[in-house]
Amino acid sequence: TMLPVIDFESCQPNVDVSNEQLKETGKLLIDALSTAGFLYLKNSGISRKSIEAMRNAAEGIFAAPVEEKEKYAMDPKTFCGYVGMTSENLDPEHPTDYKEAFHIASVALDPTVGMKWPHDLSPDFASVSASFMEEYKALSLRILKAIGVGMKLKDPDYFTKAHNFMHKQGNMSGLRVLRYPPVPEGVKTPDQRLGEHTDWASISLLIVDQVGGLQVSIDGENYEEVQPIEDTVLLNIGDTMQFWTNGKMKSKKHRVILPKGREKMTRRSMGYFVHADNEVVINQPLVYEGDPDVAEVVKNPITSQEYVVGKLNEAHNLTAKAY
Ligand SMILES: O=C(O)CCC(=O)C(=O)O
Ligand SMILES: [Fe+2]
Repeated sequence: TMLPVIDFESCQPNVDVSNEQLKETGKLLIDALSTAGFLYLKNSGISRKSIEAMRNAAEGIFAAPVEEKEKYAMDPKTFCGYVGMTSENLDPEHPTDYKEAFHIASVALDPTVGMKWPHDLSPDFASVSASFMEEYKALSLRILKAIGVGMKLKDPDYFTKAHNFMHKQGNMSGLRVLRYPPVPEGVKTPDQRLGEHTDWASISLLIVDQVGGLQVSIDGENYEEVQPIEDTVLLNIGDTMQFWTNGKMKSKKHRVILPKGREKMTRRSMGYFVHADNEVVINQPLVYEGDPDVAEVVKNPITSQEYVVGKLNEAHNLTAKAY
């Protein structure tokens, strides 16, 4: 099965869009995200030029010697920084995900917090990522608006309002650039470059290169290859949107495998993860047109921050255990 391709041209962040248009595109998104859970967005408005600039800026970091990169190791309080492959990763008995990453969370762009940017490794990384993330943020808010309108929420801006603090303290949205290097001679090949998981976000936007290896499980059992399509952005929903929609929209498991015969190819991807503001209750049922005004009171509210930090810590500990 081929994932749906949806044209976002009429809803691009820099154009005025009518409510009718938002509703029409929103319905297409909702339909795809309720079935496949993943789709290709074309004419997203994110240019090839800014993607290349971001890739090049990230490459400056990845190309540096490991001890230089480790100076920017992920700060466990802000979750910003370099996530490396340690030598223990090479243990043939315990092959872990063979990849490295650099995380830029929202706080990095908040002048009151900020982060330790790797200016010496990649001089324009900070400025390029800041503008790249602004583009992603604008696109994300349009997607959330279209979904809100398409779903006939009583307040069509419910989702956008729930993401009011993006790129500020109080929100955990962020960009993660990933590099999956070739597997060196003599190293027992891990069969997964990135282990099976669902995303935790409300929505995720992913840009992959032409190497391939991303797989999604639509039926929860079998995995299907997600073929890269040039000039598209992959859109999927995460657990937060699944919670909100009470399972109508599906947060699908996915993973990255090492494509056979392509072990010597470096794979690059970039994911932008859109999280609701820290204090937003993600298991709060949505209120639709025609529903009573009073929202249901949830017994065990889960906030976005609680959920995401829990997952991040879990992932961190699991990795630590594997070492
Ligand atoms: O690298 C990819 O294509 C997938 C990345 C991913 O699923 C993630 O970072 O959550
Ligand atoms: Fe993912």
